Amino acid sequence: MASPIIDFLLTRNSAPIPDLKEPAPSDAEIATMIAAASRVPDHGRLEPWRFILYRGEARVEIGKKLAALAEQREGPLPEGRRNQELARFSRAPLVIGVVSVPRENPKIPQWEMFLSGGMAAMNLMISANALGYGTNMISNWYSDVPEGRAILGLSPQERVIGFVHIGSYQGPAPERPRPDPAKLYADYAGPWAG
Ligand SMILES: Cc1cc2nc3c(=O)[nH]c(=O)nc-3n(C[C@H](O)[C@H](O)[C@H](O)COP(=O)(O)O)c2cc1C
Repeated sequence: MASPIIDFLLTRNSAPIPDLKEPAPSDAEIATMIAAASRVPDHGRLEPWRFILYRGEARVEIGKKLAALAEQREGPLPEGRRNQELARFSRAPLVIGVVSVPRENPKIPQWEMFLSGGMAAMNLMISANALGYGTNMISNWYSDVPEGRAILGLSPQERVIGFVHIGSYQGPAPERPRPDPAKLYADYAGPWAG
């Protein structure tokens, strides 16, 4: 059974972020990617996610703010570390923040909303890959810090699903060890017996 989609899924992997180069996806390609990213299972149709585009000069400004925040938290940074913070969002030509937006709902637990956000992030990456771009999603320390999330444009209620780095990439990406699928499933063996 030949299927280009299965072939793609069985070989898909992330590209190293420093190798994601210009050109970034066009505005029309980004619109296509967001349309695919928002076409995901979403219990209750709550749309518990949104997307923030980081591109151009904004990426440099964010780097300065993150370096300042890191210094505020940790004291003066060694030069290498400071440069790392400065470049956080400017290594790839486009970063799309996938943001979880929890909704108040009496029936639907918030963890299902987070899961829907993860699916949106995966669809975003797959559609970028299908358009010929490399991707890599990371979260990093600033996603776990309220001040970091504020710098990146999130409200106090919102959480980071991931920052999807996107750019042109001359693959193939280096493969990493993968789990043995045969060890990952089994027939149901009755209730948990401890
Ligand atoms: C939610 C989430 C957050 C991640 N955050 C980071 C991170 O902060 N730093 C990092 O090096 N990798 C992070 N990763 C892992 C990268 O995405 C990694 O490159 C990826 O798992 C490679 O696997 P793949 O080739 O199957 O895409 C994260 C992965 C997930 C799912």
